[in-house]
Amino acid sequence: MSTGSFTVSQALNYRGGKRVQPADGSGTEEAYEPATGRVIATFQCSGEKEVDLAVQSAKAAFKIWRKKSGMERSRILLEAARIIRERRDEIATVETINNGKSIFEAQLDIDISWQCLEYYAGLAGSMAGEHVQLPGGSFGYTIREPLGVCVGIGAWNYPFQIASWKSAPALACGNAMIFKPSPFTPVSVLLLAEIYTEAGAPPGLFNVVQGGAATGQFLCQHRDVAKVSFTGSVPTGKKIMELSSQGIKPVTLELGGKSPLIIFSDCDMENAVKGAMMANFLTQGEVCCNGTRVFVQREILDKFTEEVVKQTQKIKIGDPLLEDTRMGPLINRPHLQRVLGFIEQAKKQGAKVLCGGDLYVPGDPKLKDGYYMKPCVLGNCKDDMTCVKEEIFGPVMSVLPFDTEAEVLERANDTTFGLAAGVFTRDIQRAHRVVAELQAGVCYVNNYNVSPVELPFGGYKMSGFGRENGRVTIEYYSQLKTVCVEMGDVESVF
Ligand SMILES: NC(=O)c1ccc[n+]([C@@H]2O[C@H](COP(=O)([O-])OP(=O)(O)OC[C@H]3O[C@@H](n4cnc5c(N)ncnc54)[C@H](O)[C@@H]3O)[C@@H](O)[C@H]2O)c1
Ligand SMILES: C[N+](C)(C)CCCC=O
Repeated sequence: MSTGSFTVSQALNYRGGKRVQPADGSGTEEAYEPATGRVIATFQCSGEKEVDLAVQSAKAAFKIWRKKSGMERSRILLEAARIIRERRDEIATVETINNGKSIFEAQLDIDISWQCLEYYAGLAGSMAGEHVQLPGGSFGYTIREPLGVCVGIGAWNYPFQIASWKSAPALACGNAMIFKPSPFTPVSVLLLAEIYTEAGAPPGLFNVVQGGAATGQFLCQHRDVAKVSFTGSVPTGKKIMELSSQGIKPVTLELGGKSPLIIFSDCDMENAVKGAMMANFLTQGEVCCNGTRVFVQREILDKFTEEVVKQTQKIKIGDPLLEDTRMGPLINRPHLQRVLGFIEQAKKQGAKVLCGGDLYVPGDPKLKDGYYMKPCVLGNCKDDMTCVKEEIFGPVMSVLPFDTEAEVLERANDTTFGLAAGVFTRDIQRAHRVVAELQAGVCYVNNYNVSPVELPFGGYKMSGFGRENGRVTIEYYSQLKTVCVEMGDVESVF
């Protein structure tokens, strides 16, 4: 597959173990190849009837799946992980074509995805309750049980990885899942659905419905849906929480951020610059946990800024399927315009563009209608500027000087978000002191945006609640049943 040649002709819904056209629908959507601006797929948004059919299919599979032992579920997840690993390059290629991220990054995303399945396969066999001795030989025990049919709703920036992060723990715990990807990136999750079936999952265990807000609402409101796990923006997260509250459904919310990255003057400069690049420019800056507020201690401000600008200017932008490309196009034209709008506003508010921030037109004529821009570093930033306060979700780094540890902590925490934070310093005590004060669900010391699946990921404050990855996520996809056993006679109060 090469840029400009891929189109999808198969159905994009998945139900009962196969691709299907939706039974009903409301409106048609087009999915694009951001590198060229070409339409690669046209599909119908699933209506209430199709959502119900997907739920019924998942319910039927759940009846079989919940009876399987953890080890049996583990084997199927391991087989799915093996297939993903084997088909890594093909899946990454589809991801790159539909999302625009470089193939280099997409391959890493797919690696994190199969690792996630392997990790939860490892935990599936060891899920257990506890036994508690009570007086007189009586006893109690707890059983960790699945919730039922879980819904996953995803954002467009990590389509395959988000579906894996949600489905792996859900299935490991014995649930079935219906996944709705973003209408911008409907394609790659179908490969995951087919892989689960190939690995031996019962038909209906992992279904896919396509659509936007209306389809998502049908899912959240369905009476047979037990849980909703959502990744997306804060405004949509609020709606999902509201809808789910009607059915007292537990929700996991992985929302946006405006994370701080704090660079102290005693840092290893080369690593700090690399860290700032990792914190801002992966996936064209369209990353929820990006450290976009880069606080730099004043003594090293000039040296750091000079180096970070030099490295940013070296980023190779272009055809995302080429091995040496490190930045592809943004997701779509309206989003590109929105990001450029933030930069215009930043200039008006007094920020200085130190590099990039304008459109990029690649030399290759087939890329002329793609959504490219040059990654941007903004200097002369102040805490009250829009570019420093709001999530831009594009390749825009704001550099802010600071003097003292106490001051930077106050400023770093002065946000309604709390997804991630980072600190670069050689002083181990300072690193832990600072981390202890940061109001963020994920804190990085001397690195940024790495994501080992063994570690929980999720936010504080308006960045959401619940976690993905790590052992703790088992608790978000299961419930505890307590069984109290009397070994003597009933001592009645009456
Ligand atoms: N914390 C995380 O792990 C994480 C990861 C990736 C992206 N994000 C966040 O996602 C945002 C970007 O993604 P986006 O633009 O796709 O977000 P979005 O909120 O617009 O959409 C996310 C998903 O919700 C669906 N949706 C929209 N309205 C809905 C409704 N009323 N009911 C049910 N579903 C609805 C969309 O179709 C899509 O599938 C950013 O804010 C980013 O920070 C967070
Ligand atoms: C893999 N990363 C870079 C940690 C991103 C996680 C998902 C956020 O958008």
